[in-house]
Amino acid sequence: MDVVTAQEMYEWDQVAMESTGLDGKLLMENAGRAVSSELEKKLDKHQRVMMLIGAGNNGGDGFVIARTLLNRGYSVEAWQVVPDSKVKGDARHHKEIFMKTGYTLYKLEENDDLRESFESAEVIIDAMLGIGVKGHLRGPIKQVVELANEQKAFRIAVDLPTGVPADEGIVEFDAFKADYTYIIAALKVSALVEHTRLYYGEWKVCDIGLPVRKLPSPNRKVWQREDSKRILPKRDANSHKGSHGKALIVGGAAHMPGSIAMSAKAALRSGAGLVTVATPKSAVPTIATYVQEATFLPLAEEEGVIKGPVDFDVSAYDGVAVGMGMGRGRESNNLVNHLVSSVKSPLLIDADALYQLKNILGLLRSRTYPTILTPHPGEFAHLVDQPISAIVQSPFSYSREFSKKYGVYTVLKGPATIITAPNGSQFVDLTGNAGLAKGGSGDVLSGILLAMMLQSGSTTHALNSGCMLHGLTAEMLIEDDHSMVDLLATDLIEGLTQTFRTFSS
Ligand SMILES: NC(=O)C1=CN([C@@H]2O[C@H](COP(=O)(O)OP(=O)(O)OC[C@H]3O[C@@H](n4cnc5c(N)ncnc54)[C@H](OP(=O)(O)O)[C@@H]3O)[C@@H](O)[C@H]2O)[C@@H](O)CC1
Ligand SMILES: [K+]
Repeated sequence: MDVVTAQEMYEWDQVAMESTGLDGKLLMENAGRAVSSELEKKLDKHQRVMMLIGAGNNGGDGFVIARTLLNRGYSVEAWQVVPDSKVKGDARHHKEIFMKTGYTLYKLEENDDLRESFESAEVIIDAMLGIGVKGHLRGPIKQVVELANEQKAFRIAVDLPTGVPADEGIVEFDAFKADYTYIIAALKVSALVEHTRLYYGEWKVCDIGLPVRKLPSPNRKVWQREDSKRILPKRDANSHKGSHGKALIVGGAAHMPGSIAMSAKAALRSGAGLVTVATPKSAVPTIATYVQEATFLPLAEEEGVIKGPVDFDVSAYDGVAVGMGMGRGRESNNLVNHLVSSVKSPLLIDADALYQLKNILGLLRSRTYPTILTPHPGEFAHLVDQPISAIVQSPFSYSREFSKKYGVYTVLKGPATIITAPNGSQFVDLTGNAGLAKGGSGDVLSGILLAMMLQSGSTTHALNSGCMLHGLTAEMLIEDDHSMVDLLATDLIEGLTQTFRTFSS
């Protein structure tokens, strides 16, 4: 499923018209029909529906939807909330069809019963503005949106809620608050960004017949469940523990043994053949009790944290992860430097190691094997010297720019996790739930990602599938035995069993 900006959507529109001759009026009819078919699944014929129609093409979709629903016997009151003179182009064409069909169009400029209609409406459908919104709401639409937001009715938006920008990075806006949004043709970036996604409510993308083979790729996609199912590692009957990769996990501290222990266990649960944990000597006994299957590389330490010679041999490993529970002290600086320079296999850098990485970012470009960074917005903000709010508001641009600049994979964690490859292509993982917002779930994710990389020829696939396994496990546990409040990172590790069973069946 592609994710587009407003400009990319307009380009698609243009390509459709120029390469196949599909014209705007037909696309509008398709869009309106597609949304109407979805609405039929949601609405009862006796429900009072109020349709709010604007001047641009979003309004044009509104005319098609109003006509289609009225044709099919639904109880729809269509309101044009802008002056007649503003309705132009394809929207005007569909307005004329609506009028010639003999349906009544209520107009805000002639009639002030709008408030009364609002009060009796059970469903309000917003077809006022779509991707063409510019700046703060103005004119009558501003008041109509304020009124609509005050009603008890169920609110549905067409393409995107009026006032919400289609792109990331715009913070100042006022908008229709939808309970459900029927998105036209392709998911818009703002549906996945923290401060705008809440306005969409639940959503569904409606196909409008664009010529998919002709459309330029925005290089931004939602990773789908089928994608993971297709590429999850299959076990050969003749395989042995060495066939599934040897992993090294570096980190931990005497006072924080849990993080690295969970990463190691999650890696084993996710199919890693052999896992070695490199950690301060005094932390080994505690970690070994929890992960009996791991082997250990005890490291020199001072007061429970890694300190001293760090030039241990990393050549025997097929993948390395560093950072979990390591602490942010400067003494681990050399360690991160050593790994970045000497690991000749995929290297995943997480948590505390990300803080050490900041001073040596320039070294990343010289690595010839994949480097994967797995920051949450706070860690990423620190890496790129920006406030967290800037990252959260424009996660796609910041992570794309960063990945391309340093030649790394960035897994920017959040409710919508964005996975960016060094060439800038992006995937979004939408699985998971708020139960994951707890200490340890990132450590589990790192372990899963490391294991997936050992077993896959493609880093992009490994990272996307790993994020999805993690998220689906949280979803499955909430459905079955847990709540979002009690879910623990260790539950996720145990839950992986069920997720793998489901995926491999
Ligand atoms: N892409 C596709 O494949 C297809 C797209 N389709 C649909 O087209 C939609 C995009 O249509 P669009 O380009 O006409 O823009 P749209 O969102 O209707 O807004 C333009 C109007 O808004 C007004 N306006 C702007 N800002 C404002 C503000 N702050 N406050 C108040 N008013 C404001 C602006 O007024 P003006 O600035 O001109 O005075 C103008 O009248 C898209 O979202 C989808 O629904 C489908 O039909 C089929 C195929
Ligand atoms: K809308």
